[in-house]
Amino acid sequence: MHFSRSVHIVGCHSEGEVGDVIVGGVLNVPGNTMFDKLRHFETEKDGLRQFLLNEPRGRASMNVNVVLPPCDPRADAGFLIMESEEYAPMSGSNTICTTTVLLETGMVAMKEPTTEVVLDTAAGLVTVTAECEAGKCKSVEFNNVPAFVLELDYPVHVPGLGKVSVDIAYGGMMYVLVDAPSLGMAVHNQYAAKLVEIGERIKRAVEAVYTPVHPEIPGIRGFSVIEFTEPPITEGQDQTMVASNAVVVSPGRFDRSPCGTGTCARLAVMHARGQIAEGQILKHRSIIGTEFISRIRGFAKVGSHPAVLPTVKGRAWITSFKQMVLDPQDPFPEGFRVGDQWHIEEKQA
Ligand SMILES: O=C(O)[C@H]1NCC[C@@H]1O
Repeated sequence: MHFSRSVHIVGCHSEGEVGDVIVGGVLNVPGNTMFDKLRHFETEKDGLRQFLLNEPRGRASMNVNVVLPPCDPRADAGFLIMESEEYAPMSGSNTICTTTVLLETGMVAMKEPTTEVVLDTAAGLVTVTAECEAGKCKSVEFNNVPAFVLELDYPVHVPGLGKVSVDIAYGGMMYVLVDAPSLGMAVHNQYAAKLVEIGERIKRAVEAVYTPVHPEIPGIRGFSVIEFTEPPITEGQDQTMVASNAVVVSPGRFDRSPCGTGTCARLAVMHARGQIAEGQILKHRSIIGTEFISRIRGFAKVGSHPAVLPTVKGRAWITSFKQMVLDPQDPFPEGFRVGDQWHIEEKQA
């Protein structure tokens, strides 16, 4: 049997969020930087993303990463992140999945008790430290690119909601952040459907009046995601700071993990508000109760913006080894979406 595509994938999730990793069947693409390669996939090879993420092969709540040779010689590997609506420049849960797969399958040599890995991403170099024991990555901690705030308390008029106050920040993706209690809700499953619907509405209202642009990587512009937050509380004998959040990933579903880039954007906002100091731990909790452990490891400047250097730690588990194939007779080579799962907007319906 001849197949038009045959892609080798290691299935993985980080704290609940699926981040499958392509380890074979996809060739390198041209580009001097990983951002160039991202653009190449976007313009020339987007069929791969649609093939893997849309139904019937994919589903609304998943991501797929493609491992490629790095552009920066300091890196061990490069990778690009494919999400339902976009190629994310950087992603925390996907970094943790990709590192776990690289080390646990031997694509990058594992050293116990810790392995240092340098990953080339479209947002820049990310250094990673994995705690390893008996061939398993027990945790993966990554030093993310600088995160910074563009706006605090930005007022926006949202149809049906009135004036909503949002923060705007970059944590590897561009975020709109909204305090859930300010809308009379909490980051809780009982509000999930409503938060997702309202979240997409707020994001569109902000998009209509504000276009964020990364000052050093102008190709990174526009909003990816919206993050609902709850105020931090302290827990346990050591009074660790803990906060819940839920990130709405387009076209309308919650990140199952505590969202790594969302955590970094949150650290930048909390620091700008004087709510967190360098080195202080923030446990960021997801809608399913899983956690990333984060802190600010230092400071930087991005363009004219003061920035924090965020570090985030989480875990990932391999779930499968699979080969996705395309029968040339299959009527859905790039899959399809149905409005019951994919939050399809009226104009698209
Ligand atoms: O951890 C993150 O940064 C993300 N998880 C899925 C959506 C975001 O890329």
